[in-house]
Amino acid sequence: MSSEERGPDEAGETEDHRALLNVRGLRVDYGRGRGAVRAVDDVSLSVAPGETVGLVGESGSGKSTIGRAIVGLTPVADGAITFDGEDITHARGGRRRELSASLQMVFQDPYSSLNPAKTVGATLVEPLLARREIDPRERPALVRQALERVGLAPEAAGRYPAQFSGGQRQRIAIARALVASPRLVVCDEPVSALDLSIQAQVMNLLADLQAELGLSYLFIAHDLGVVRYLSQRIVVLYRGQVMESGPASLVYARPAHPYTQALIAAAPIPDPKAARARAAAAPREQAERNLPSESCRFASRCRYVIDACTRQRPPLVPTQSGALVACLRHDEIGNPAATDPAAHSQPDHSNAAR
Ligand SMILES: Nc1ncnc2c1ncn2[C@@H]1O[C@H](COP(=O)(O)OP(=O)(O)OP(=O)(O)O)[C@@H](O)[C@H]1O
Repeated sequence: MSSEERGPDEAGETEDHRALLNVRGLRVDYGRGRGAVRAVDDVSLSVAPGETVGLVGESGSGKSTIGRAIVGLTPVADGAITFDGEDITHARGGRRRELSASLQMVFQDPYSSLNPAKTVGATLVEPLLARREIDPRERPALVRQALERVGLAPEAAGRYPAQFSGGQRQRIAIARALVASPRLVVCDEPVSALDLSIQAQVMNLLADLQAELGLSYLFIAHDLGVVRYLSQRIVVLYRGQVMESGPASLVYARPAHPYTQALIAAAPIPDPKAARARAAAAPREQAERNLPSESCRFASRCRYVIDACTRQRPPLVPTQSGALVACLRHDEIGNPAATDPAAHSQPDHSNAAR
């Protein structure tokens, strides 16, 4: 039984005791006082062994912050992160280093994520240092094996990142993530900085490695199209909050939240009428910033907005079809045809939302 089937708690999703990763009520702030930004606000999600969960949302919605909090690169203000039954929310020092063998992240930009002063071999050895049970004499063979797994020659170990193309560098970053046999990899838009022609190759590589090694992925992307085929479940994020989550096929075929519908409409659609509808749905960030904090964050961009949306934060509730959605009107909205992008244009409701 999936966490969606069991019904949500107040944070939107019940803790799944079989999950490898459980994130509950996560809050992350940047800065302090009046200038503080709450980048992640009460987010819950889980990833089961061998599962891929897609985390989607537009730029600034908090996706990378969630990924960085999970691998310990960003401090957590509130909530809990459990990995393989252990609370790792505030793990630091030696324990965090040990965890880094099992819990890895692949970053968006392979140009900045690899140390240019280190050989590829030296970079790949680093995660192995966290696995104290591995004999140091075995390390060169494990580095060679990781390089071969990602389609690179073992001789790459003696070269520097600058001697490789962008696609090859991302393969090196993936090899670094895999060399110490992790159980979960946070993939933060791992193909979006690459040429289109290379993107499919790297996506296929990630899928093959998952099947071969039984990995779990939290796969971060801007749009649903990228994660649709790779993910079993999808979590849709908007301005630090979960708007919808559920099985990937369901979220894509029957999006219950107006924001998910808009995201699907924004995916590349080879139809000139759809492109015009998209242009009409330009974001109104300024209006959103004026909303009271206890409101639906999407209210100022929503074509279905009512007064109540501006007075309370909609709780995540189960839909009839088995997803979770944070929308007061999801029952009425039902399923505006995901195939009719013109239905997703968003007229100006910025006044109504204030
Ligand atoms: N180091 C930081 N200091 C201050 N604010 C930050 C910092 N990093 C991110 N933010 C803010 O936190 C919010 C979430 O950012 P985050 O990078 O997690 O979003 P994202 O969904 O991953 O965006 P993108 O797709 O562009 O990477 C944004 O408002 C961003 O400006």
